[in-house]
Amino acid sequence: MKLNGAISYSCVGDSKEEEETPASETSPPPASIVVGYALTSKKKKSFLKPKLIRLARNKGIQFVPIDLRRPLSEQGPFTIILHKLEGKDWSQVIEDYQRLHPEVTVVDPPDAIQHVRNRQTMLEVVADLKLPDSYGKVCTPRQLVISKDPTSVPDEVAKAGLTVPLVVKPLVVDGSVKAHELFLAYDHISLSELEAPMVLQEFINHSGVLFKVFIVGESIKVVRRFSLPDVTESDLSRTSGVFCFPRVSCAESSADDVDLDPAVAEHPPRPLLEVLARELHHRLGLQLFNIDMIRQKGVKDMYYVIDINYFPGYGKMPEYEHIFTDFLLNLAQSKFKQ
Ligand SMILES: Nc1ncnc2c1ncn2[C@@H]1O[C@H](COP(=O)(O)OP(=O)(O)OP(=O)(O)O)[C@@H](O)[C@H]1O
Ligand SMILES: O=P(O)(O)O[C@H]1[C@H](OP(=O)(O)O)[C@@H](OP(=O)(O)O)[C@@H](O)[C@@H](O)[C@@H]1OP(=O)(O)O
Ligand SMILES: [Mg+2]
Ligand SMILES: [Mg+2]
Repeated sequence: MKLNGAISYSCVGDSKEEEETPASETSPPPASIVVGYALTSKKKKSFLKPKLIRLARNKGIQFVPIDLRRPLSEQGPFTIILHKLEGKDWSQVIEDYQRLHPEVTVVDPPDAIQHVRNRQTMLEVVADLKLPDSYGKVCTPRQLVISKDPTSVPDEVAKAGLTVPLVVKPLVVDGSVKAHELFLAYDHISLSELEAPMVLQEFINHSGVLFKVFIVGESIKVVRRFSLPDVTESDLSRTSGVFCFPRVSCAESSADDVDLDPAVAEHPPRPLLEVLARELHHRLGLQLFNIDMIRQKGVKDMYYVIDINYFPGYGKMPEYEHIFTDFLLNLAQSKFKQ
């Protein structure tokens, strides 16, 4: 591929050697793509792994940390900026910078990211989609937002006709541990114990398996994770109250290499994922996100999107190094063409 008419690189997949040859034995091309990044130290550790850095370097991409204590405009020059940080201040910094430097590709725009930091707005986009259902139907669980006064919750839930069990999720996803503190509620009354603002979402039986659909621009990768087990009628009749549950579908819960019933293990159909990812990519205005999807038990080809995460844990996505470096090259190339 050619950039600035000066450097030519091989394509991803041409050779495995590009990542396996020690850097000292090759002379990588001078970096022509400078990627400034503003990430938490946790994200930096899980994403900017040595293999990614090495592969990027061999393709002329250099990652440079953004110094948050210095004005952004005094740093760089950058070709691309990658970021995932919390707070209005940071969003403002990025927006101001983008206005001043339209030549830099900021991945992704803060207002688009904001959309998926709220569990109501993130799923509204999915609910509004009118996808052809030739490969299955995609919808979202019925849910109710409780903004304040949890004492009125039992009434509101009854009025809305939501059925138990309900998954209770904090409304705002702000990167904190608390934003991932979820509960399963077996009755309406106990809901008044919980802290608003929150989302009450109908629990969908899905045979305990969840699909994480990772999106990087136009690329899609799916992994399988374990999830909450189904809730039976007899569980419902025997249980009451609300129960906090841990992060069930984290990376350690991979179900990729597990012997499962093929009907449960089978990934959602590729054409369905392609159209869903494409639509969300455009409607959300995001390039980097993942979708948590489940297949309803006992209903043929019925899929639910239950969560969308911005700049998720790509470090756990197979071949992410190749996919991500290709993505960056494409971004830089299309900017150059413009
Ligand atoms: N409506 C639902 N029906 C069935 N199971 C659900 C539902 N919502 C959530 N779950 C289960 O709870 C888990 C966590 O829910 P969710 O993905 O919304 O939380 P999160 O904290 O945003 O997770 P993440 O770490 O992916 O950001 C899911 O992986 C799934 O196992
Ligand atoms: O590292 P981060 O803080 O971005 O954590 C994100 C985490 O990635 P990690 O695996 O690198 O922890 C993601 O996991 P996967 O869905 O990809 O498995 C997901 O849980 C996001 O919701 C988290 O972002 P948050 O919602 O808290 O902003
Ligand atoms: Mg999730
Ligand atoms: Mg989430």
